Amino acid sequence: MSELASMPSTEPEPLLRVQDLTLRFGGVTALNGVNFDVRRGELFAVIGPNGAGKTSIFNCLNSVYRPQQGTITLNGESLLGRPPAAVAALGVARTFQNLGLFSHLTLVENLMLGRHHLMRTGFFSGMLWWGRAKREEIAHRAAVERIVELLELEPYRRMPAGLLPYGVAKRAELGRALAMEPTLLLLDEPVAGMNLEETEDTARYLLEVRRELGLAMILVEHDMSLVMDLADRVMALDFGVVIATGEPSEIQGDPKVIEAYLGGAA
Ligand SMILES: Nc1ncnc2c1ncn2[C@@H]1O[C@H](COP(=O)(O)OP(=O)(O)OP(=O)(O)O)[C@@H](O)[C@H]1O
Repeated sequence: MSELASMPSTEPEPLLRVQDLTLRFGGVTALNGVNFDVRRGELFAVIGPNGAGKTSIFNCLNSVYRPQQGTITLNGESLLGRPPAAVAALGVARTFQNLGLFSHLTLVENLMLGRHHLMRTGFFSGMLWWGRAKREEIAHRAAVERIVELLELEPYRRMPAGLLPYGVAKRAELGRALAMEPTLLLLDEPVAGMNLEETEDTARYLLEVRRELGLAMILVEHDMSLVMDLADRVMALDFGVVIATGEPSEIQGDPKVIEAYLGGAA
């Protein structure tokens, strides 16, 4: 091995690496050779006009769609071909544009469900090993309470999710995803349908979550001011192709990005 090849790289290994991702539906190419990396602790935004391929990226990342081509690795492990539950167990959580909460369960119960894959004691072993099951339950409840506190959800703990005000329900949805203890959180339009005050609150909570938990996030969002305020880096897509990746200030002034949006509005 040459001396150069054996030298350690100065660039740390990214948390997520996506290479040459291509996804087709019949004659429609939703993603065409998409490449990007997400670093540990990074807030990475994906933008683009309607139909650009943003949701398709999320659906490939959590194995809902199977791309025809490309690789996706998290911490060096391939995510491709694993069932969605296995991808979640490896640390990828997602919030949904339309809420993914169970409306008849309380907020705390919804968050407990988010931890299901972390629970080792099943129902029967729980009966046999009552002491261990009890200790596990207490530990899970404590973890959920930390999230309730972080997101200032205390007043709504026992309320059925279906009765939560919209902005609070969106925050509870974020809490459910955080309860999974992800290393990578996929945020699908977290401020869709929110007024200005709720949007500003959400931005504050997302920054708080990042500071407290240090996890990486991918944000898909149409609200450009939120994206430009929060993201470390932004990737712009158009017709399934990456047209620019860079810091928010670079992306805002990029002629190809401006053209993609103006073209869509025309
Ligand atoms: N299940 C599917 N079957 C067929 N075509 C699909 C499917 N999912 C996505 N597409 C197509 O793939 C392309 C990318 O769609 P995608 O939903 O990923 O875009 P998007 O950027 O998330 O759009 P929006 O901002 O409107 O949510 C579109 O042309 C869409 O019609």
